Amino acid sequence: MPLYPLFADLAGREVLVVGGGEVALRKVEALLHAGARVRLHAHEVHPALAGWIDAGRLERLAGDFDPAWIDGAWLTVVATDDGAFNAALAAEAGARHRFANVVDDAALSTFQVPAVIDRAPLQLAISSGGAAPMLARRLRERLETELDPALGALAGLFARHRGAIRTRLPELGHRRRWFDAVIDGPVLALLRAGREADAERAFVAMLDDAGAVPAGGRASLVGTGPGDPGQLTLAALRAMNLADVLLVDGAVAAPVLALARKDATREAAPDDPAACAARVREHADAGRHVVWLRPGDGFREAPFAPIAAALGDATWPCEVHAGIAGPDAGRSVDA
Ligand SMILES: C[C@@]1(CC(=O)O)c2cc3[nH]c(cc4nc(cc5[nH]c(cc(n2)[C@H]1CCC(=O)O)[C@@](C)(CC(=O)O)[C@@H]5CCC(=O)O)C(CC(=O)O)=C4CCC(=O)O)c(CCC(=O)O)c3CC(=O)O
Ligand SMILES: NC(=O)C1=CN([C@@H]2O[C@H](COP(=O)(O)OP(=O)(O)OC[C@H]3O[C@@H](n4cnc5c(N)ncnc54)[C@H](O)[C@@H]3O)[C@@H](O)[C@H]2O)C=CC1
Repeated sequence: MPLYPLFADLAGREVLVVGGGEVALRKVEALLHAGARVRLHAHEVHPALAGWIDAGRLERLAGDFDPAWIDGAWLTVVATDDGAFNAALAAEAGARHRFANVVDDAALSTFQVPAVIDRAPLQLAISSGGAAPMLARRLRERLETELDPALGALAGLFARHRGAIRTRLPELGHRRRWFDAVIDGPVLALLRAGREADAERAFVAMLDDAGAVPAGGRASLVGTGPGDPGQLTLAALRAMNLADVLLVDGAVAAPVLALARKDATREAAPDDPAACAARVREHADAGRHVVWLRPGDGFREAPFAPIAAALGDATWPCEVHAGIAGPDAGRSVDA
């Protein structure tokens, strides 16, 4: 069963940590970073933890472990090196319907801690569900180098101007197109260059000029290739993720479809190509970005090629992204 991912608001909320070694230190650091009120119980504490306790950043609970401490906490982190004690604490937390992270046992944990890429307020969390924590860490390191450090500042701009954005762009479809234009525009490069004031000016200018974002009506006719997501073109992937409506041929492979925008409306494409074209027109005329997906190279074959050409005469833009032909592409060469 997959874990259910979530981001918890722990600001000002109590979290109990049991154990005071290297691992407890890492968990406490992340908890304090999220503003949690940490209470810690351990026989011995790591010098860094001792320093934080002295500085009043967390509280140390003395004496024998008291299961009632779990009742006051929203979450419990169990991080001793005593496996039997850890398991007993997990059972105590479970009996009290409190979530517990057991650092030496994924199966006993009712929550696990992911590897995190922090571009606050934007965060990426990676979990292997306990299968391979070190794989999660390696992926995190790889993504760290790929994700623009300025993404957090960009998310911050969207947050700061949230009210104005909603007022200027009350209609959801229009707002989404404006968001895409800003994300693809010059603001991120300015932030990356450390030019915050210029970035904010460019951002506000795009907001003032929100009416210039073209109406949404648009059609993309996309061939999704042989069915292996690795053989989807980048243009196809992009169109699938800008879609308001996905018009889906029944032969499009499920793993490919899984990569499309989650909140796009999905509609089964009618069998008759002319009926499909009529649906495309209806959606695009109504200002929606409709993406018609067919397997293989989709729109080259009769009778789809003339239909694609005919849609090209519409008032809204219509583009064709051919896919890789045939169910055979990508097969192994051992035959
Ligand atoms: C189930 C889970 C419970 C939990 O939440 O703690 C758990 C369990 C275990 N970890 C073990 C080992 C190590 N874990 C790390 C590091 C991290 N471990 C984290 C999470 C989780 N670890 C949860 C599952 C998350 C998932 O699967 O996605 C990360 C992502 C988050 C965090 O802890 O902050 C953080 C990386 C942060 C980052 O850098 O981004 C390193 C250090 C490293 O890799 O450098 C070592 C090697 C240490 C060494 O061996 O010296 C072992 C012993 C394995 C063995 O002995 O074989 C167990 C127990 C077991 O697997 O049975
Ligand atoms: N989840 C993870 O990311 C990782 C988990 N581990 C596992 O996590 C566990 C802890 O690792 P470390 O922090 O390196 O251990 P450590 O040996 O540095 O610290 C153990 C801590 O638990 C305390 N403790 C032990 N028994 C206790 C009890 N009955 N009551 C109160 N406190 C008690 C000790 O005083 C000490 O503070 C180990 O079992 C280790 O195998 C190890 C590496 C990574």
